[in-house]
Amino acid sequence: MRTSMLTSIVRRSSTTGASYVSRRGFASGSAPERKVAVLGAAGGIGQPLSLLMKLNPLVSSLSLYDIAGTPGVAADVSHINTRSEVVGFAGEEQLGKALEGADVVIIPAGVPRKPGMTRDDLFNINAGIVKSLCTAIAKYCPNALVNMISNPVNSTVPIAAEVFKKAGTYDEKKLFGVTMLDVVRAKTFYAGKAKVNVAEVNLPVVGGHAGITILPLFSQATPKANLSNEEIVALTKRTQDGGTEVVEAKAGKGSATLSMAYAGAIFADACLKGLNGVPDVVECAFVQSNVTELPFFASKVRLGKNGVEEVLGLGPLNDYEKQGLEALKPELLSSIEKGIKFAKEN
Ligand SMILES: NC(=O)C1=CN([C@@H]2O[C@H](COP(=O)(O)OP(=O)(O)OC[C@H]3O[C@@H](n4cnc5c(N)ncnc54)[C@H](O)[C@@H]3O)[C@@H](O)[C@H]2O)C=CC1
Ligand SMILES: O=C([O-])CC(=O)C(=O)O
Repeated sequence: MRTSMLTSIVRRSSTTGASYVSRRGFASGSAPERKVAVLGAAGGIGQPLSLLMKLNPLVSSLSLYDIAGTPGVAADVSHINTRSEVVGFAGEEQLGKALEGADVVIIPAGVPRKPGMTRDDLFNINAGIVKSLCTAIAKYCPNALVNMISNPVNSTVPIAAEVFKKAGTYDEKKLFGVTMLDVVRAKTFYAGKAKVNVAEVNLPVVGGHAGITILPLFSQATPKANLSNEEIVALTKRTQDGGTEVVEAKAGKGSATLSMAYAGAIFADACLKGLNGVPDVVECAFVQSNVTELPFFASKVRLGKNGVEEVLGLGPLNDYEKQGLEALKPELLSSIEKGIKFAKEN
């Protein structure tokens, strides 16, 4: 039951399209011990993400940390009869224990947007939160893979990199900005327009994670469909504005939480599979990159035993996508530089 539940989740979404069970590389029950820590676990994303990680049989230890509220979330989730042991940690004095021995740390800590705000408007509060959490990661679990969800991702990932550099623990293979929700949205919107089975849809989304920096490559989407230029432009815009669509619909009660939890769980599962040696695990993520002249960029990434095994190129772009790529670079670079400057000065 638990395996079939997760199998259906993962099978529908994996970039490589293969099923969870057949690609694990080991029989059920013999997966290695893996500790996953969720920082911000009592929040809108944190709670459903903790639930989904509890359903993942690759996790043996689930550590739920927040500044408050985690004992309740942990007690609740811990009653689910799946493999992992769940422990809740509340308050900064417990952060070290929450992180010790973690293989993967997922960070959905920080404030979400309200209508009328950009992701960059979150910078002033979230930059400090991310900086302090990453300082603790450098101290207590310097080898963990870090999945950064907190916005603005285009700046929080460079902040994390600088914090790790200062601490002497930076490994570019282990730091990921989670852009999976952009891929999830692009797949859903494309399937609806192209009238194809959403479970079979595959396409990369590259660039960054804010407005025009989100660049879905519909020319590479499979199954192929004969969509007009106008339809592709509309799909691109809807993908770029997907977060705002949810912020407006929630009308002041926050941003995407459930779809983000799903996307975060899929990405963390891909990281765990990579760590466990499953071959050909490929997902999009915002990572240190040579794909363009920008120091960080989201593209397809092959995950392996050390995190990023290979940052894959963009593949062929059509003229519309080439224009989108050039147009996003100044904004993305300035968000990256803002993050680096903050981390250097604070
Ligand atoms: N990467 C992506 O695609 C997406 C990113 N996000 C971002 O995720 C973040 C969280 O969103 P929500 O869960 O909706 O917000 P929320 O406000 O519901 O939850 C955030 C949680 O973080 C906790 N927190 C605050 N400071 C903390 C600290 N120093 N240490 C640990 N926990 C701390 C809060 O107590 C709260 O429980 C936001 O920045 C949001 O913009 C949201 C959706 C998609
Ligand atoms: O839009 C937001 O503020 C949250 C987010 O990053 C998304 O839903 O893509």
